[in-house]
Amino acid sequence: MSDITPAAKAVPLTPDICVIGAGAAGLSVATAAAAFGVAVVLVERGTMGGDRHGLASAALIAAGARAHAVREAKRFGISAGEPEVNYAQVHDHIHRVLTANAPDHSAERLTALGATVIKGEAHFIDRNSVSVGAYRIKARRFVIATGSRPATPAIPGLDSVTYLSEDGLFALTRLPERLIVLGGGASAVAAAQAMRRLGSAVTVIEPELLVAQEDAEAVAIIRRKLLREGIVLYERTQVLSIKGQRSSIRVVLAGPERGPQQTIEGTHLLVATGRTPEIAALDLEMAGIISDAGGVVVDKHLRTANRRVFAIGDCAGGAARDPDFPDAANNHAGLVLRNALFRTPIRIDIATAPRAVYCRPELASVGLSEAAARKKAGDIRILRWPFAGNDQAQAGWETEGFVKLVTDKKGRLLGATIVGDQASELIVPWCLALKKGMTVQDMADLVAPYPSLSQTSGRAAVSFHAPLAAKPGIRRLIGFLRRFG
Ligand SMILES: Cc1cc2nc3c(=O)[nH]c(=O)nc-3n(C[C@H](O)[C@H](O)[C@H](O)COP(=O)(O)OP(=O)(O)OC[C@H]3O[C@@H](n4cnc5c(N)ncnc54)[C@H](O)[C@@H]3O)c2cc1C
Ligand SMILES: NC(=O)c1ccc[n+]([C@@H]2O[C@H](COP(=O)([O-])OP(=O)(O)OC[C@H]3O[C@@H](n4cnc5c(N)ncnc54)[C@H](O)[C@@H]3O)[C@@H](O)[C@H]2O)c1
Repeated sequence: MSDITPAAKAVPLTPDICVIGAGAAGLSVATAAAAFGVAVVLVERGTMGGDRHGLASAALIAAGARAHAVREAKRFGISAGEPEVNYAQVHDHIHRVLTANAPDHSAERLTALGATVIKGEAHFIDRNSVSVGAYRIKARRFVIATGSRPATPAIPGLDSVTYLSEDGLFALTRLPERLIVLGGGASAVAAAQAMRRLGSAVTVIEPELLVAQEDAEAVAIIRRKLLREGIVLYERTQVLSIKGQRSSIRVVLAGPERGPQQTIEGTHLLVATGRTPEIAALDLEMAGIISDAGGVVVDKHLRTANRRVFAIGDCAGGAARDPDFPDAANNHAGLVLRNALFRTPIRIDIATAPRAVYCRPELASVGLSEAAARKKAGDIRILRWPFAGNDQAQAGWETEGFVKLVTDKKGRLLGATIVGDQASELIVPWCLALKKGMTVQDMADLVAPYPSLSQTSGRAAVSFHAPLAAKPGIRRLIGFLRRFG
């Protein structure tokens, strides 16, 4: 990364684009812009690559899945017994995965592409300029991509105990004996299941319901699975207070089904109660940029109140967030690039951004859930097909779950939810279908290999015509046509 030189103090840098934050979102913009020969300055105050929690989490989940596969092998007639977990090696596996592609995110690679990488904390000094240490950057466009950090809930006593955030979880080298997880969102549920599979006793506490924004029927399958694997779940349960010392943390709970108060005890506490945008250091008001608790306020074009400045990724709020479409940030970088490089008008399309919960079975969705569609679209149809009816799912003992489609009454796709093995892969064609405004008939016409889990999607689509099959007129027509051979 660049060092501060006296020359830098005197002369401002004047790139086309200045990207603040080198996480997933900021790196995508800076890398592609540099590759197209655009003058880019990328500012990062910490580690290149950002939090990379999605990847660390995937590595942890994969380790948990292996342990589980060993336990389940007996179903296939293979005896392997209880797996022996060396958690220090699980830690090493996670960190090997995190470093595997680190050169792709390095300052050296960006510099080789032609970008200027500056290490330091950026803040706005006026509508057109950012300061980083002794550097001043006056860019034609700024892209704020400063991400988020864990939100700490206001629970009496929390600050008196040592607890884990996601970072802390991925840094552990010994398996927690009894892990208490606060939060029942996507990251908490996946981490809880992985740790259980690796051998921890796990309790999850959630004030509402597990992954409440997703389809309730699909979440019911996940809930059942977590309970069957031995996770203790407290939903609709408030945490009143926390106390304890090292290796003995006591959490006082209250919930409708648990009586007025109950105390549970664990050796470790993971706080995964959501994230908050990381924007305090940016001095946004100096540039006339508006922000609120949801992040930097942007419009449908990802522009802030200052038209030179975009915000993308986890720090973007306003039109970039929609309660019916959480996790819409994935696509922001590509959109901003299109505008910055080719000046094409852009518009966030949160309706076609997929979402996924990476517990097993996975839950993936795109577009409207059934509940959101009933609110928004009124007259809808729901199509379902269970994995239990799929030969490939039977072959692999992965029969839990279903494909559920939401359409309008003419069969135009409004949303898809898949809970089951490889749901995060199976959702992809449905993203395309939604983006292209396709009908379920278009999808029913697709031929998938046999046997494949994808055939479940096809069966769900074809079921749109099930009511037709029962119509006496149609049955008579088929009977009539049969006479002609
Ligand atoms: C446990 C967990 C699991 C997850 N799993 C997934 C998943 O499976 N799939 C998925 O899509 N998402 C997942 N997410 C969400 C995903 O991690 C984030 O959406 C993604 O990292 C956001 O990227 P970003 O670039 O916006 O921010 P970040 O990756 O947080 O990057 C922001 C960067 O900006 C830097 N920065 C901040 N302020 C300044 C400043 N003033 N000056 C200079 N630099 C600054 C920071 O140091 C950081 O490097 C998960 C999140 C968690 C917590
Ligand atoms: N696959 C993915 O794309 C993926 C995976 C994980 C996370 N993410 C994203 O990362 C972000 C963070 O995810 P997350 O799961 O950490 O946050 P989240 O906001 O989705 O979930 C936080 C949960 O914590 C609960 N909670 C709040 N206060 C609490 C308290 N005092 N005690 C117990 N529980 C409490 C909330 O009710 C909520 O269910 C989200 O935007 C999420 O969508 C994405």
